[in-house]
Amino acid sequence: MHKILNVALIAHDKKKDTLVSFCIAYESILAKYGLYATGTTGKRIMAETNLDIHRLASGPLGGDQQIGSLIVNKDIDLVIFLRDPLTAQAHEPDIQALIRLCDVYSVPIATNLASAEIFIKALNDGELNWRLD
Ligand SMILES: O=C(CO)COP(=O)(O)O
Repeated sequence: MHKILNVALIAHDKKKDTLVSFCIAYESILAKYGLYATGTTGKRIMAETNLDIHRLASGPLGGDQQIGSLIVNKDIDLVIFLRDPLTAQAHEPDIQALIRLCDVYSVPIATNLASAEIFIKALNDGELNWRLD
């Protein structure tokens, strides 16, 4: 299908600092994978790391749906989506649709830092390499 695993990185505004810190901490691991992000998240990560990111539209402008489309095409192998559970989002239906597609296609999705740390270690240990066939 594809030669490297692809990771989607997304964070709501109040979680962007956390995701940037995560990307700095795990930069050497993340650098080995194809990276996709919603617009503002990708801009922040690229400004604060040396990671190369395929940036999509901003979440509220359809970026979550673009990630969803990549999932349907089997081009995303892991989603790290640090959601803000305490702030209403105008594009909540898009967020739910993205999470639903992860379930439809069995794509692992971490929605908080604790699970993101476990998943990135699993990725680095080759636990997701079965997705490469
Ligand atoms: O809103 C988002 C995800 O639902 C993230 O979008 P941005 O990365 O453009 O802020």
